[in-house]
Amino acid sequence: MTTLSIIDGRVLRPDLTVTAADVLIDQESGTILEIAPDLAGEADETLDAADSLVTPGFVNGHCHVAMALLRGYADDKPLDAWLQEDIWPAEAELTGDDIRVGAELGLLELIKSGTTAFADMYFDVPEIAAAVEQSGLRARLGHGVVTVVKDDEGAREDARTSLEIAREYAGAADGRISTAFMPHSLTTVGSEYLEEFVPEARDAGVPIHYHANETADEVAPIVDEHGVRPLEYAADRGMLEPEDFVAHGVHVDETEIDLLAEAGTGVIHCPASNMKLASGMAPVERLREAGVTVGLGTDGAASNNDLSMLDEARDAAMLGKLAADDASAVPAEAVVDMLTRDSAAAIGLESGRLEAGAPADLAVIDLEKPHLTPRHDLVSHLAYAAAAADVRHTVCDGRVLMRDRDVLTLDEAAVRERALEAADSLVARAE
Ligand SMILES: CSC[C@H]1O[C@@H](n2cnc3c(O)ncnc32)[C@H](O)[C@@H]1O
Ligand SMILES: [Zn+2]
Repeated sequence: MTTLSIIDGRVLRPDLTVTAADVLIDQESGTILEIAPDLAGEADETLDAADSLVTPGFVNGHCHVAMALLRGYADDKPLDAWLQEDIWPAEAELTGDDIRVGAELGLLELIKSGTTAFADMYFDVPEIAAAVEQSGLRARLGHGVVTVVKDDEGAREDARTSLEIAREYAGAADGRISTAFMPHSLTTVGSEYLEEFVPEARDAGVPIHYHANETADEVAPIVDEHGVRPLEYAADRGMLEPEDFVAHGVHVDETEIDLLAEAGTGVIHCPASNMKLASGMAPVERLREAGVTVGLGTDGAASNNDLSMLDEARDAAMLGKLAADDASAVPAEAVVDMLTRDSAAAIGLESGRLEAGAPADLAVIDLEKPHLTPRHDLVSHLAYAAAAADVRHTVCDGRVLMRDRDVLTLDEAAVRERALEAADSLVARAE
């Protein structure tokens, strides 16, 4: 057994207390062996966490990581215009190499901001899976299905690809990759395809992930055409099971909140994307009160425009208060749970908690910063004050991915250079 010890830090426990302790990790199984003082002497490798907070790695519950290549390409439009006028035409020009380098760029940003696991919907999943394997991160990946712009043959092929990818990549990268069947949304995939392919996803034993109730414009057509709210429509098609998770859930009514709570389906709240596209304010406090598991996601870098989960946490707290018209809504403790174990639970992962037996996925935050001084409450600092640049080390599955801000699994300078070239060439082709 080879072991790693994170030494001399302050460790954030699952009950959100903070204790001075070392974290001893079995690198072969990728799990935490023990959290206690003075474990340095027992380890093969150590990572210094003096004056630092050792926190569970952040879990990004909804992302399109390769869209890092489209960061800043199209801003200041609402969802539908943004997708139709700018993003989808540019995505039509993406090559496999573009998606690989876009994914590597996004993964670098995830590692540098303390994220250790994420869920991702995109095209060319084999390229994304290869980048994830190299990065050392954990991910639930899926091919996003859109049928509305395709003929019947193309639509079926797209849905079949999503199922095949979900079957083929489950357990890849030494078990760090899991998968899902991912219809893009309830309005961009025809009901006949949901009815045909959702049962196949169930037979394959993979969860289902989709955008739902993101904008008011997305709710109205389902109510008009089917006479029910979108999540009732989804439940009628077997798409609201405990292992499933939806992105956004902004425009959900009380009936839908109850449906989500009864079903045990998770919601991934994406506050920055919802604010930037002016999609609306999700009723996060209501969802949590009703017992829905609410995780956090960045969405893609083209609608955010970064992939920092610490930014997302702060946005979730601020927007949650505004939405509830209540300063006590979505408090720091709730946000830290959403950032870590609730996101993990929503996307079906065991990570998000630091305790013996848990996956060794963690981030070490440097507290020696003016904006993290004084230290009345470290949970408050995580929710409101800490930033991506404060992350010193990132560890996933027991492996050090970043040490003292140096990413060890990807060549940061080379990825940035390739990404700059690929992005320029993509934009030239798209215009
Ligand atoms: C079919 S792969 C995923 C697809 O989703 C697009 N996308 C990115 N952000 C959003 C969003 O907020 N709502 C809906 N769709 C989004 C992305 O550009 C890909 O085309
Ligand atoms: Zn999305």
